[in-house]
Amino acid sequence: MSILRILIVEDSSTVSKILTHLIVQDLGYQVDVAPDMSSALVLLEQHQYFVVVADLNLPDASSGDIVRLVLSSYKTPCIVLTSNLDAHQRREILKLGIVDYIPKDNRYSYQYVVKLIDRLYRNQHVKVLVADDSVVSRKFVRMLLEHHLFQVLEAKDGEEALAVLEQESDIQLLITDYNMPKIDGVELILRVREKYNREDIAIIGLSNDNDESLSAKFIKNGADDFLQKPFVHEEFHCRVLNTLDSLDMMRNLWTKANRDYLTQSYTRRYFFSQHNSKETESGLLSVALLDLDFFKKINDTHGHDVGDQVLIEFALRLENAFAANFTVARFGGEEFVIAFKGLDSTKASTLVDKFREQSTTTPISTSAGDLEVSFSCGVSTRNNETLDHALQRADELLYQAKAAGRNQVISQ
Ligand SMILES: Nc1nc2c(ncn2[C@@H]2O[C@H](COP(=O)(O)OP(=O)(O)OP(=O)(O)O)[C@@H](O)[C@H]2O)c(=O)[nH]1
Repeated sequence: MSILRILIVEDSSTVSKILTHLIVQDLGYQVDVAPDMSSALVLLEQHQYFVVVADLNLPDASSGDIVRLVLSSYKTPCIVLTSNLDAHQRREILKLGIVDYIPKDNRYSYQYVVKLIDRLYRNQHVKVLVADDSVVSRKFVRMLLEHHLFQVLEAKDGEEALAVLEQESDIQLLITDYNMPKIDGVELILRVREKYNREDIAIIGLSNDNDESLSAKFIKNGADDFLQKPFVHEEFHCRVLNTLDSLDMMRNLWTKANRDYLTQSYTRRYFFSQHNSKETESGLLSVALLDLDFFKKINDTHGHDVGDQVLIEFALRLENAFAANFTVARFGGEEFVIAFKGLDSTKASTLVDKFREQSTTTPISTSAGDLEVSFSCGVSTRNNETLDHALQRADELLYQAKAAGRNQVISQ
């Protein structure tokens, strides 16, 4: 993958030096600097830029010329550096279709530029669904989102929005109007929240209705934020970015709680959250407890790092073999668990035994060379009892498998 290139057009060498340093250090992108319009033109002809960061006023051009040129002739997103602007100037430059403008009045401004460039890069993979029955409104929001490089999908009412969400499972943000035929915005949010948690999708409500309780109504029913129409571009972008930052944070937290740091397998906590609730405590379920054989010896002989490599590869093999249909989790140490929903212990143990044969005969490649690793396993079916009881039995069977010579699966 080629390194992204950023062009800074700025006559103050102090400003361009700070920005270059931050962009290279934090993002690792390549940065070119042009101190005036004419040198910017030469560079723009030579390279394809991901983003141009441009000063509004340059020594050899009228105010804003560089911005208009970058947007119209090079179709490149533009972040504008400015001195303080009055309200009229601010409105005029936002109308040009820039990503954002940043006043050069404090050191956080430069960090904000870097954050914005990083966000733009990530936005290219972020799908946003806009639900609004007004074509004009929908297109306007689409245009604003496209200035920030989002992938935009549209729905003309709540029903269509639900259908689009069904088809496109990776939509991260829903922006919905309130007054729409069939299902209004609040009803849409209620329906969405029945299925999607806050770490799955973020929601921003919009309305030009004068009802002052609407914003609270949206948020109480599951929206993350609300914007009164008409809104200024700037506020729209700030709220979208904040909402997506919160979504990222929530997703990170979720991953930390539910994915094991070393192997990326699900955690014990996730396993129980999926299979130990009142609703899931019925129906056929078998559990398999797998424990690597003589794992301590691998650590003692080759070191902890090699032990870690074995755990990572073993978890990956389990993931590839079972995760598409069953829940695989790291229970702790060198012990893993699989929940076979819908299978009795005979069927589940046949699957695990097939995996055991393949896995044992395929050495794990590590920095200490190829290592042959086996595991023992106990499989038990839950019978009108708690998951804990089934796990206890699986643990006893695992112990029997160890005592009987290891590298085997025992089920009951
Ligand atoms: N490298 C590494 N080792 C771990 C980790 N978690 C637990 N272990 C080690 O796993 C080993 C488990 O050892 P034992 O419980 O004695 O079991 P074993 O050597 O596999 O022997 P059997 O289970 O009886 O076949 C211990 O040495 C732990 O330190 C980990 O995250 N990384």
